[in-house]
This record gives sequence, C-alpha cells and structure tokens, in this order.
Amino acid sequence: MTGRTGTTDDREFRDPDGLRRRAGVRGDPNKDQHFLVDDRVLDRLPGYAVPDSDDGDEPVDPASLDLGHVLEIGAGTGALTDRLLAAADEVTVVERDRKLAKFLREEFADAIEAGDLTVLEGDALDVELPEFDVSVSNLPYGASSEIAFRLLPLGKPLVLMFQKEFAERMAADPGTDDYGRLSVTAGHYADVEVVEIVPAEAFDPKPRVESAVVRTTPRDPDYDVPDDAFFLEFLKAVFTQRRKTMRNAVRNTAHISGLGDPDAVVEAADEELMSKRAGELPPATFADLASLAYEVGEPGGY
Ligand SMILES: C[S@@+](CC[C@H](N)C(=O)[O-])C[C@H]1O[C@@H](n2cnc3c(N)ncnc32)[C@H](O)[C@@H]1O
Repeated sequence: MTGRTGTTDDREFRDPDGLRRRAGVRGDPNKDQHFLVDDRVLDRLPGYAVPDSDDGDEPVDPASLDLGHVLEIGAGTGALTDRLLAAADEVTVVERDRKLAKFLREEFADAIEAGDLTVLEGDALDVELPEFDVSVSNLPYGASSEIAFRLLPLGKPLVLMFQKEFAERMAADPGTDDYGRLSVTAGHYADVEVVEIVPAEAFDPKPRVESAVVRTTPRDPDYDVPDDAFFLEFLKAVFTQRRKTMRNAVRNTAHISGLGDPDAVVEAADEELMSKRAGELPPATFADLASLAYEVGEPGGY
C-alpha cells in the first residue's frame, strides 16, 4: 500500500520519518508539534486503552483490541492515527494545523472514503467533539491541561501523553508531595495511572522534558458535588494553604472560595477531619466537605 515503508520486516504501519518527509514538516515546538518517532512507543499506545491487554512487553495486535470509535487529539502527521485505524472501527482526529490537516486528508484518503476516518480541522478546545468510546492522544503540551479537563467529564477512558511532571501530579496519591488540586480534580472523574514514562528521544523535535502516558478509567463517583463551579473554587482555595490544617485553610481562604460563613463549615465538619491538611485528603472527602460548605457556609461570589 502507498506509503507503508516499514522499518522492520513485519512492520505494517507507516514509518514516522516517511510521514514527516511526505508532509514536508519538521515539527515546530512553538506550535506544540513534537512528533512521536519511536515505533515501539507508537505500537504500545493503542493497547493501553484496554487495561488487561498491556501486561506483557510486546505490543498487542491492534486488530484484537476492538476499540470502537477512537478520538485522537492532535494527529500531526498521522503515525499514531495509522495504528488506531487498525485497532478501531472508526477514528476521528482533531488537528489545528492547516497544513497537517490537509496532509492527513491526502495521506489517509482511502480510510476517509471508507468512512473509517474523519479529520476535524480546528482547535481541540472549541471544536465540536463526536460521541466516542475512548481517546488515545499525544497531546499538544501547551493545552494539555485544558484538553484533559474537557475530556474527563465526558466519562470515557482516556490514554493521554503529557509532560511527565504533569502526569505524575495528576496521578498522585493523597499524602505524597505531588498530590494537589490537579490530582483531586482528575481523581474526581476517574482513576488515574501512569502507564509508561517516555524519554525525550522518542520525539522529534526533542522536547526539553520527559513525557508520560496516563490512562484514566472513568468511575461513577459514589458521591456527588453540589455545584461543579463551587467545588473547583473550594479546591483552589484550600490548596493555596496546603500546609495548614483544614480548619485554618477553610477560614483563611473564604475570599477565594466565596464562603460567607466559613466558621459555620468548620463547626459543622468532623473535628478530626478539620485537623488534617488538604494534601492528605482523598477526592471523595473533598466532595463531602464541599457539599457541607455549600450547604452551611453561605457560598456566593465565586
Ligand atoms: C505533540 S504533537 C502530536 C502529533 C502526533 N499525534 C504524534 O504523536 O506524532 C501535537 C499535535 O497537536 C496539534 N495541535 C496543537 N495545538 C492544538 C490544538 N489546540 N487543537 C488541536 N490540535 C493541536 C499540533 O499541530 C501537533 O500536530
């Protein structure tokens, strides 16, 4: 098939170098373009979407994955798209760069014609997203947080490449140094795990930092938050004082959380809980506390 240059005897996917050559792009870090050039990483990524399939070192046969409709944000020259097409019934990619979107439409014309691929040219932050079953994406790092928090509330499994430091903060457990507002907010929507650390050499141009692949598995929280906007402001507020007890943090940060009566929250809450620090509490406890604060703390102005 055209363009299937292959790098090893049994390679069946398009060669990342060949794709970049044909696209005529070098990758521009100012446009968040760091293309994956390591075939082994590319081959492993679709398998992470099926948690039990990634136990061994060898990549799984993509055809066995049956991923349904996959959303890929930031398709670049399509090296990952090519693998996803083998693992899915349907793939939708979002690519902001006009030249790359045009290249993808040309390079994958057969898949588009067969109805297997849709190329959406636009910004992942505001383009209308299709219904999808899973997203597998090497995200543009400049917008990775916004994109992740656009996808997380949709309640679908995600396999996303981030900067390593961001990934570790997102997946951190309570009581660790990395645990913070990012971990609580992500943990509110999903179980989050780092499944692979990826060295800078796997990309071209080479980024300055290491990367990591995160898998999120949506969970139906057995708790609810009263109001998403208030929950997020409450978290932002108490984590500005993460080293203080919750008693002090709730009182000292009412100007951020918008609580009119933080004392009422402290008095109504469990005393032992109020003597802990924000960095020790799991997402479900924050949700309970935010619910209580919303109920008795006279929220407003957030
Ligand atoms: C890190 S590269 C990944 C490319 C390719 N998936 C790969 O792994 O080689 C990110 C891609 O996202 C595109 N991009 C950057 N910002 C974007 C945005 N806001 N919305 C959609 N695509 C974006 C860039 O043009 C680039 O092609």
